[in-house]
Amino acid sequence: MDMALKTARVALVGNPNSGKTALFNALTGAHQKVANYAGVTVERKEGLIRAASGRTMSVLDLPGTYSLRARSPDEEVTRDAVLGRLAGETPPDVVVCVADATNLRLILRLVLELKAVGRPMVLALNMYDIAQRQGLRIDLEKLGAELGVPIITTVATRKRGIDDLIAAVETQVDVAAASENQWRSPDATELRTAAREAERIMKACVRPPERPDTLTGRIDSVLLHPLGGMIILMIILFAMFQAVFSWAAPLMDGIEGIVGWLGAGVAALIPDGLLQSLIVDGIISGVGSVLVFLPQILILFLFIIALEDFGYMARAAFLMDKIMGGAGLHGRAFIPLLSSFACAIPGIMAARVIDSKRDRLTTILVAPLMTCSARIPVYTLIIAAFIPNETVWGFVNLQGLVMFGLYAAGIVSALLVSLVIRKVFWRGAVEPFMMELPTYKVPDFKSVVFNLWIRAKIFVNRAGRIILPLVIILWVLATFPYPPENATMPDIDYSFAGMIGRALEPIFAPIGFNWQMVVALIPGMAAREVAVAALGTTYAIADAENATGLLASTLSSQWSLATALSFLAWYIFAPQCVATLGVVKRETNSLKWTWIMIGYMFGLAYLASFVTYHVAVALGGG
Ligand SMILES: Nc1nc2c(ncn2[C@@H]2O[C@H](COP(=O)(O)OP(=O)(O)OP(=O)(O)O)[C@@H](O)[C@H]2O)c(=O)[nH]1
Ligand SMILES: [Mg+2]
Repeated sequence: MDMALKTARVALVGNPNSGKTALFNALTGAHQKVANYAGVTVERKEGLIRAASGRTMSVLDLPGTYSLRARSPDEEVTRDAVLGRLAGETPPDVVVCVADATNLRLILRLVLELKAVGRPMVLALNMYDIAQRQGLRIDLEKLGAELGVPIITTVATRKRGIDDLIAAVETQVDVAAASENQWRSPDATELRTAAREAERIMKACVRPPERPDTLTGRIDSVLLHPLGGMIILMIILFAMFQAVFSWAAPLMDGIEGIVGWLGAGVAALIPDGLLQSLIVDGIISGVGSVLVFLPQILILFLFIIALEDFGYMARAAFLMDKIMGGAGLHGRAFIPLLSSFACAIPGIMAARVIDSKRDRLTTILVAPLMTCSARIPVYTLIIAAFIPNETVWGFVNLQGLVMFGLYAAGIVSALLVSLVIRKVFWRGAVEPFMMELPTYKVPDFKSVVFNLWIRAKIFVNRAGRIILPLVIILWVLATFPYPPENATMPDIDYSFAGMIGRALEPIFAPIGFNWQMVVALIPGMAAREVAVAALGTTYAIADAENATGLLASTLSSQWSLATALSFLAWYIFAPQCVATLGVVKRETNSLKWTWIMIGYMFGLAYLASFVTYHVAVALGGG
């Protein structure tokens, strides 16, 4: 190995959705998110590779852009990285311009702009498999000569052309005479000249496809139909929630069985006493009660990941644009809001694709209203306990229907809140929708399975890192101090947890919460699903005979229907996630807006629970 070779810094730059991240993953073995719509990457990510020559390269994945004239925060990241304006960073040694080979027109303008920056460059013609399938003819030699850069064809998802690309980058590293940066924001005349030049090169080097992609057009004529498309969108969402309930049941029973078996086994091994109580009632029952929901989360993500890969999500955004625009949301808010179904944190970060400050802030403020996956355990637990598992209207699973309703409630309230934000804080027209519709692709089986695996790991990791410690703390609070000799109530009533719960109970009594729920909500502030584990712990300890028994059946005997519905309503709105609040603070750079969000969400949670509870009681659900 030659230690004299200096580490080369390589930046991947290109239009959105051209496969930069797929290429980054292929090069470095990383697992950054790849999906078939624009605006997936919003941050710079760095990875290291070792070339065959022994040289180390640091590769930079960047957000997609059409021009260095950055408009939104994610595009600014790319501009600054390319120009070496980021603090403590020099410009990259080599710029790899990643092109969607089937869509060269726009990338040519970017290539011309990048050339003015003066860094050595390689053009990667990615998605070359699709270009070949379409019979698109690109004169590579001529194109290379016109642009004056080496060209490599790649298929990032199949790891094809990767070694050639690395080799080509290496030949450029030592092109010492990287010329001075001559880039500055172009004016209108220069833009027109560049566009004409790109058009000329396009004509000279690319012959249109023999088999143009008519499939995308044909599918779009159905899926984007103003009425038909909307109906199909509803059917897809509806089927998704039906599947979440009907497919998950056997898997959940399996996990529940394992948890019960484990608890009984451990209880038999360890003598009665504190240690047994900690492990069985505290840890196994608490963590197990959350892990049971893994199948549902994975089924939901199976749908989302497959639809993303297929290219449907951008169409859904297109369909929703009228409705979102009517509510004062920017068209590009769709993807951030969609990401928030997994977790509000990536969703809030994805709002960086929105260039207008106000539109971005509105999106950030409503993103936590979308139903994140941490709510699924809570929703499912309450639904399983209180909503009968029946079929209504002949084919609709009632539990799935309620789940659909809860998701819809999240979406509708996000729309209403953004409407209010528009009316109260700022007025003005919403920008028109401008999102490229990607071509449809058959979802890649391996990548779908892999993405599911990542989701499963995140969920189980949370159970270990966040839920386990909180459950142990809660067990301590619920166990000590011991009850007095002549105790008449369950032990937990005399514990610290009991005292805290009772002290706070008056605040929550008007919305129908008992003190056990209040206790569960406290660790639930850190992460929503911990409330399920906490309920498991408080009720397991309160009811020793039924230690590892089914939490759902315990709840259905302890809570009224009105209380259960009120709890669901609370969970639609309450801002119970410390990590999200931290990200809001960071992304808005404003404590004021973070507090406004906390305030409005708690306010709505209390109001919604109050109304739900009293209406349900009035209707006989008390
Ligand atoms: N058929 C085929 N699909 C590809 C190839 N490279 C990427 N894709 C797919 O193209 C889509 C976009 O890939 P990404 O890597 O997310 O694109 P990106 O350039 O990082 O996009 P942004 O981060 O939004 O700018 C995904 O669905 C990939 O699976 C390729 O060479 N061939
Ligand atoms: Mg990307």
